[in-house]
Amino acid sequence: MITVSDLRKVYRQGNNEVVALAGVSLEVPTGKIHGIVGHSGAGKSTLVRCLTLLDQPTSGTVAVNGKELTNVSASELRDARRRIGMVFQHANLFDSRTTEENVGYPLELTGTPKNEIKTKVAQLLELVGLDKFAKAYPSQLSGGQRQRVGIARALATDPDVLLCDEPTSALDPKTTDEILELVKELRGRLNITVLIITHEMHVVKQACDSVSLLEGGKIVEHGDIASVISNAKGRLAQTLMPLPGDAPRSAGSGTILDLLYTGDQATEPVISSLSRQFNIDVNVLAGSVEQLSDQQYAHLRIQLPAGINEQEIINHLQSNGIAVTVKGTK
Ligand SMILES: Nc1ncnc2c1ncn2[C@@H]1O[C@H](COP(=O)(O)OP(=O)(O)OP(=O)(O)O)[C@@H](O)[C@H]1O
Repeated sequence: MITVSDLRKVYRQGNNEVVALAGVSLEVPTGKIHGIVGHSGAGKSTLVRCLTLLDQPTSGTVAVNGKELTNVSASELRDARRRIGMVFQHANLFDSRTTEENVGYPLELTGTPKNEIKTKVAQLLELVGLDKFAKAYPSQLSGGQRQRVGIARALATDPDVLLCDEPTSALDPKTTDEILELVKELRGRLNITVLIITHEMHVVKQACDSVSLLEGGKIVEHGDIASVISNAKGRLAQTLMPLPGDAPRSAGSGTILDLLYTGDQATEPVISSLSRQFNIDVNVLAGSVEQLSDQQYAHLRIQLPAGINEQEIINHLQSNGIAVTVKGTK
């Protein structure tokens, strides 16, 4: 588990102060994958630097499995850093080292005996599916394979947390999905906690159990995927389950509603049962239905006929667990 409590980072520029992190609190249970998304300047890189202790937070704490990593002595800092393994956007491998030498590097730094390094590296390469590439140099590997090396290296010191900073931003869609599958498999096999910093909603949809939206150095929305999608007014719901950009906002007459729903309702005939129950024609203007982490989600824009008691229908939808937003009436 990783627990971040009221983390603040203030940079000084001459007489000015830049508040890069304005009190970030976060708890990710062991074995869960949490995504952190945010626009440029939101504070993502600062958060990464503070979590990996490359930068000292101005205040606040970071703890892994209850052990505080911040405010430790210089001698404890090296041990503290090992509890969080780091995966970078561009795997950041040494070009002059083979796969096995790259993966073994963190163990060399800790003075691990050579035979132990050999055994551990062989295990790690098998874990990430690269056992046949032990002697290859980075230039002989694909982008996805290089990222696998980066992941194996991050796991070399048996960290409790894997912190992935834009791990798939430099990869094509197929390789992205392969790397995300690997991360999901590893958290299951190693029971490791994973934090993924990303600007790609696809990554959140494919891999994350929960997500936080970072903005202006603060977490402005967070929750598990089902709960953020059910919050129809939230920005994460809109970005995770967007309607097409050209979805009509009006068509003929009658109230337009946006419906967001998860789970069983997404596969149930919500619209046809609405039509039957209230004896009305419902016009579907736009929609998307997706399967995320074994759960169905739907986002529909519908139009009700004019001259009916629409509040009764909205109440009915809401009582069935459907998040409803009134977009307008024509
Ligand atoms: N060393 C620094 N000195 C002064 N200000 C800084 C420093 N590092 C970051 N900042 C400021 O802190 C804020 C957050 O920056 P940060 O780089 O963490 O954002 P980010 O979300 O990672 O953005 P990007 O996605 O563009 O990398 C910005 O206003 C930035 O200008």
